[in-house]
Amino acid sequence: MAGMDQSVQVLASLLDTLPPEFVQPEDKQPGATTTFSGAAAATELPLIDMSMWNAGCCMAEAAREWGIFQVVNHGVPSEAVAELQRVGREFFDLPQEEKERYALDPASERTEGYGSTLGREPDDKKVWGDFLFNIVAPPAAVNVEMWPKDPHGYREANEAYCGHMQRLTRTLLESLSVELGLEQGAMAEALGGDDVMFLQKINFYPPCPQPELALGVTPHTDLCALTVLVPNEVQGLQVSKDGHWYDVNYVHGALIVNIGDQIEIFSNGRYKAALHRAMVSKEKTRMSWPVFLEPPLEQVVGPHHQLVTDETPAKYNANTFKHYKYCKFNKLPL
Ligand SMILES: O=C(O)CCC(=O)C(=O)O
Ligand SMILES: [Fe+2]
Repeated sequence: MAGMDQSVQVLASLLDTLPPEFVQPEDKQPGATTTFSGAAAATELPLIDMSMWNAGCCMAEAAREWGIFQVVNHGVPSEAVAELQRVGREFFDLPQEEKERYALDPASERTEGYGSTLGREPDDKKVWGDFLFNIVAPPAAVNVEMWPKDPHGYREANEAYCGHMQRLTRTLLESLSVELGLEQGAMAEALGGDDVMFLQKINFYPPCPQPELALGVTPHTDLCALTVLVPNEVQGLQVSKDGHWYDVNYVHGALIVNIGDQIEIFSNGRYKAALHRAMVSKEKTRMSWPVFLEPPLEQVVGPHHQLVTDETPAKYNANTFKHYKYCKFNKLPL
């Protein structure tokens, strides 16, 4: 078994005040920095009905303005979502030793497994959450030994949900391509075609004694191409736009789509990666299930040649995804 720092889940069960290493600096504390919460945010954030004739155009507009939007009538059956959530909840309910059989090995290059987010810098604050990461597709990239054997049906539920994600993301990428004036398949192909990776993450944020001072995930853009996320019923996701933090008020039955770095790069900045963070709750466990769509490590992603013109010169360098990832983690220039 790989060693693991204490999980936040265990810590949360032992404490009734927030330890100082979890207290975010004031300019990051959600209590002090949220501008648009509740109804004020709900009227602003894009909600897109995928059965509407103009859904593609609305998505592209949302991707340009916000980098994040919710979709309804997306064709993913609610049973598949419920089953994904059930097995995820049951995994986190397992005894600690059982979960740690899948502990992420910090010494390995692998991103798969169970763990807590470690700060990279010595003075980085800790975040109030644990996670489980699994590669679900393509089949050649799957590491079966990293799949929880308990609860029963874990792998099946994740694979079934992934099938729906493959269909949904194909539609999303096609619309986003067409709205850039490109061939329908241009974006999918640039991201690796059939070799594109699907990573399923579960975030588990236990009740937090002082949620206004802590974060479950600190502000970031996703380094992947596209993320499709479903949360449980506890609100907490926020997005930054024009210097303000907005609650992403989850709409029941919707899926949350956010643009990651690779689509921002491919589109030469026409679509923007959403800067987002996650808050935690005092009384309730919040969970979320993002699926990250990533190019294979050796895939080179850069601005599409048709989007680089005299008026819009290339804003980004082309890089292999592997190099991009390395530089982003190590805060190196790209
Ligand atoms: O929990 C959430 O809503 C967001 C999680 C997130 O941003 C991530 O895992 O990258
Ligand atoms: Fe994220």
